[in-house]
Amino acid sequence: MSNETILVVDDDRVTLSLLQATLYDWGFIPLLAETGMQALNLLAESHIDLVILDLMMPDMDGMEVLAQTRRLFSHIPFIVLSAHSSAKSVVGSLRHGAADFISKPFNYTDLLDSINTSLASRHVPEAHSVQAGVPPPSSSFQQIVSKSPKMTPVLQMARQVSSYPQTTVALYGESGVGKEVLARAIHAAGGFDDRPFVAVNCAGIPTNLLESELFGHVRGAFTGADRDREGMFCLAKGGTILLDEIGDMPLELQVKLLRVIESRTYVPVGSTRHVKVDFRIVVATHHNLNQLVDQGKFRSDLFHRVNIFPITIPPLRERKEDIPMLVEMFLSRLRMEMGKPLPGISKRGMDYILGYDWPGNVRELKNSLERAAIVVGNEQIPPSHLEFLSSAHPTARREQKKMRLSGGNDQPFELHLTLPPEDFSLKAIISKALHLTLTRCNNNKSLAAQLLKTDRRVFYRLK
Ligand SMILES: Nc1ncnc2c1ncn2[C@@H]1O[C@H](COP(=O)(O)OP(=O)(O)OP(=O)(O)O)[C@@H](O)[C@H]1O
Repeated sequence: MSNETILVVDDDRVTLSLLQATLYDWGFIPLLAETGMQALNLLAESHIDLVILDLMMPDMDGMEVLAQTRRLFSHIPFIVLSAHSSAKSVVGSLRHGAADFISKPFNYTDLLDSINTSLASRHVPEAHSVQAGVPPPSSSFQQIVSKSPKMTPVLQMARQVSSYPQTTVALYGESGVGKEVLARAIHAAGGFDDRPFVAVNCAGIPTNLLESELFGHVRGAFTGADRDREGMFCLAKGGTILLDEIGDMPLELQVKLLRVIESRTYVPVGSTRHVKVDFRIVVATHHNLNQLVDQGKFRSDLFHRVNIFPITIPPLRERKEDIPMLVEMFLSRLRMEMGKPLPGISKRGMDYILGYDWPGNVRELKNSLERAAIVVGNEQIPPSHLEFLSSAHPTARREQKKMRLSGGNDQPFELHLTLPPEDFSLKAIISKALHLTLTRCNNNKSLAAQLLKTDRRVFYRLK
């Protein structure tokens, strides 16, 4: 495997699928974009070695994508692929810096030659250019796949705070939204890449062990403490400690954590020695800490200490634009890990995925795809392999019902009516609409009534 990543930009799904499978067979990692905008987002967020670009795009002319990309990512070679090989487009592409121009329909040997030549002659930048006030892109932030406008301020704030390791960061969001991923990105972007990142799940460790897990203990501190043991705070020295599920930390330990944050020192269990703290603290929780304070479950003084730089990651259902990119990223990883072609998700499969609410957020999406990737053959993943659809979760049931309601497909309803003028009436139009809906719903009157947003009794009078 060469492991080089090639972005294919084409609005034609058939070409995308063909190129995806072929590139995969040749040992490359394919990434796909159907629009110019998707391509620019992927270029900004992923490491890409080469781009294969169609010139005719629905939202943005391929030449414009080429021009914008050359300005921002001048080191990435482009191969232009087009059915419109006029002299003007060839010259225009080459003038905008394309490494090669191949006309459709193309010959696969020519394409492979062109890819190899372009990759061999590419210019690899020596260092990232740094714009004033903007931290250099970190590999970790590049791992965060997102194009949702709701994530833009989230990522921007995370980047900004990454340069200030003394500032405690509080990450809020439902389980599985990517709080740990963001904490790691902040850690790495702050130049801490080669330093320890220690994540402690405050909810997963029994209360009586948590203190010694965090602060460590000395020999004889309690029954069974037969030697000194370093805690997580010591392991995180010089790096970052992520206190995950901080809302579940027992109250007695919250006092001790407050002291750590205020005095930047801690005392191992059974010791009198004060150890100086030298790490970035990131806390994360799926709870609303304000509410926990009101309920007396979280100390308000600790809340004010940890809530200095709050960042809330929106749930996946509020940023569904991210789903196709996340799906492609997880499938690319699975392709590599499993050595399967995995040519993508079928159109109906993607409709189901986009219609579902994802209560388990990105983690649930990732797990569903992993299961689907195991059971699918060499075809695109159909809805039947998407495990979440058969789950007992009410949202899944709602989605299934919605799909059943639309007759299992998302085709638009069409109502054609041809009647002589003497029979044409409101009653005739209504009757036709009722018949059409019943047929679409396999004569299920309740479903048909829900679809028409009316009462099922309207069908009783129908002839
Ligand atoms: N934007 C993203 N891009 C790529 N992968 C992501 C993204 N967000 C989340 N993931 C993946 O989803 C999974 C869950 O992410 P993570 O553990 O960071 O969530 P979390 O909010 O910390 O969850 P919890 O509250 O349960 O600890 C991980 O496998 C992570 O790699």
